[in-house]
Amino acid sequence: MGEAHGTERNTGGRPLPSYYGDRAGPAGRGAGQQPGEASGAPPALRVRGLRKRFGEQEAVAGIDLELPAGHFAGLVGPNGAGKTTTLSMVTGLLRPDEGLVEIVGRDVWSDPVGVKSRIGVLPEGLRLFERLSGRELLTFTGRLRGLPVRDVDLRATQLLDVLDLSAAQHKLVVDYSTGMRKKIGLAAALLHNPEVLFLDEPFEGVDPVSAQVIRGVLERYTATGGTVVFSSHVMELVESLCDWVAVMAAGRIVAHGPLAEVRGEAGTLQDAFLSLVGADRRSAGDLDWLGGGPK
Ligand SMILES: Nc1ncnc2c1ncn2[C@@H]1O[C@H](COP(=O)(O)OP(=O)(O)OP(=O)(O)O)[C@@H](O)[C@H]1O
Repeated sequence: MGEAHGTERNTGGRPLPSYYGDRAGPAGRGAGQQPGEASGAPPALRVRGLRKRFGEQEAVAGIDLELPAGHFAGLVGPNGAGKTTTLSMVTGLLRPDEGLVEIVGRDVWSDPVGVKSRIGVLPEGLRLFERLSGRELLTFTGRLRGLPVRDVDLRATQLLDVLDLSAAQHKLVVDYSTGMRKKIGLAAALLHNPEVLFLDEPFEGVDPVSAQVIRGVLERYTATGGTVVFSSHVMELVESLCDWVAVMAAGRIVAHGPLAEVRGEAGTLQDAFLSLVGADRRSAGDLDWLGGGPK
């Protein structure tokens, strides 16, 4: 394995952002350019006609998406809308019935190795190697990614520090709390400095302090040219973090684009979302037996 300290392509990543120390800044971005919108650069994500059926259930019903690089993108939708199924297909974890997925110009299904070296994934459920310590998990992940030991050690130390996991680095992952698991999973997803990061519900079950830490790391990552795509139900969070949003309902993309466009005339993303998915017309129904008072 070659000496790769300070380089990036052989590890499949982009130049490291400044919080990694003395590394180069944003990838391919000139003065005045929007993040990742370098001329001629392929989109971070391109999806055409993506479809997945589970028996009678059409989980993803033929979706098209195009996300320019360098954006902080939120994928939102009600329970069962198809977000996890979409993210699983986009990241090469679940084979689509139909459709095309390209990440930074590479086809996920015909070039899986090329794509997987350029993406980081925090999947739903987050199965981790429970009997490793947090640091061992990062070392193992980094070596699997082909990073030199020295880089793995340095990056693991920095990520553990930034994510406030240094004190727990020698604890087994099985003994980590939900928030700690999300953070170590995020560290593992970031270790090889991917170009695009896909996160399924990264803030679910995470306390406000850890959420703030995760948020800070992701903001730094996008500020230096990285692209984040994450799913969430929390509209305030999406509205405060994202500059680009896709709204899914019943397996379809019902709106996508810059946050301001998707929000439109609605006061908040929450209002726009409820209207887009038809939830503003739903009420609590006939639950007149529910509540306190005389029985
Ligand atoms: N492996 C599976 N087998 C059968 N049906 C599935 C499977 N995975 C997902 N589905 C169905 O596909 C639909 C979309 O599910 P998916 O998990 O993608 O939605 P989601 O938007 O991520 O939901 P949530 O916000 O509740 O996590 C649901 O109706 C779900 O029941």
